[in-house]
Amino acid sequence: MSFAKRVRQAADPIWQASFHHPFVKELGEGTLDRAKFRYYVMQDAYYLRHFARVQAIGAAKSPDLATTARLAHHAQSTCEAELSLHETFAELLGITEEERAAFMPAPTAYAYTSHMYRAAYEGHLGDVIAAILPCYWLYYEIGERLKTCRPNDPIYEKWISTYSSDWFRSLVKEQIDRLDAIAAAVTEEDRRRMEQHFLISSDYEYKFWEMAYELERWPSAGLVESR
Ligand SMILES: Cc1ncc(CO)c(N)n1
Repeated sequence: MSFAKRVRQAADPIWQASFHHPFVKELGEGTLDRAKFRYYVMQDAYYLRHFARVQAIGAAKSPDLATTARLAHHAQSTCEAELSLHETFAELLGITEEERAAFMPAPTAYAYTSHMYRAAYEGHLGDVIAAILPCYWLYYEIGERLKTCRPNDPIYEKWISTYSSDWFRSLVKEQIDRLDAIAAAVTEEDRRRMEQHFLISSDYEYKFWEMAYELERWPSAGLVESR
C-alpha cells in the first residue's frame, strides 16, 4: 500500500468525524447558521494566508527547480483562487472593514497554522507536504460527498462547487503523488514524522469545524467581558 493510502487509512476515524460534523452536514443541507459560516469565512481567510506561506516554504525547500516551480504555483493558486473566493464571500456576507480590522485568529486557527509552520521550518519538503496534504485531500473528499447536495443557497453552493471541481482534484492528486515519491526515498524515521504531521493536521481539520460551529473564543475574551 502506498504511504499516502496508509496514512489516509490511519486518519480515517477523524476524517469520518469531519464528514459527519454538523457544520459540514448543515452546509450541505443549507441549514447552517449564517453567523457560523461567516465566522468560518473570516477564520479561513486567515488560515489560507498562512497556508500559502507554508506552500512557499515548500517551494524554497524543494530539491529541484521543477518542484520549486510547482509549489510556488500552488502558493499562488491559494492566494488568487481561494482568496478571491473569500472576497466574494465577504461581499455576499457583508463583512465590513471594521470587522476585518478587529479580527483575531481563534485558538484553533492559530494552533493549526502554527503546526504547519513548525513542520515546515523544522523539516524537509516531505514534512511540508505531509502537513498540508490533509487540507487539500479532506476538502476534496468533502466536495465529492456534498456535490449532489442542493443547499438552495448560492453561497453554500459556491463553496461546494469550489472543492468538487476538476481544478481542485488535479491539485490534490499532484500532492498525493509527490508525498508518495518522497516517502519512498526517505528513512523510516522521516516517514514516522511525516505520518505524525498528517495525523495532527487531520485532527486540526476536525477542530476547525468545531471551532466555527461553536464560535470559539480565547478564554481571556470571556474574562474581559465579565469584569
Ligand atoms: C481549514 C482549511 N483546510 C483546508 C482548506 C482547503 O484548502 C481550507 N480552505 N481551509
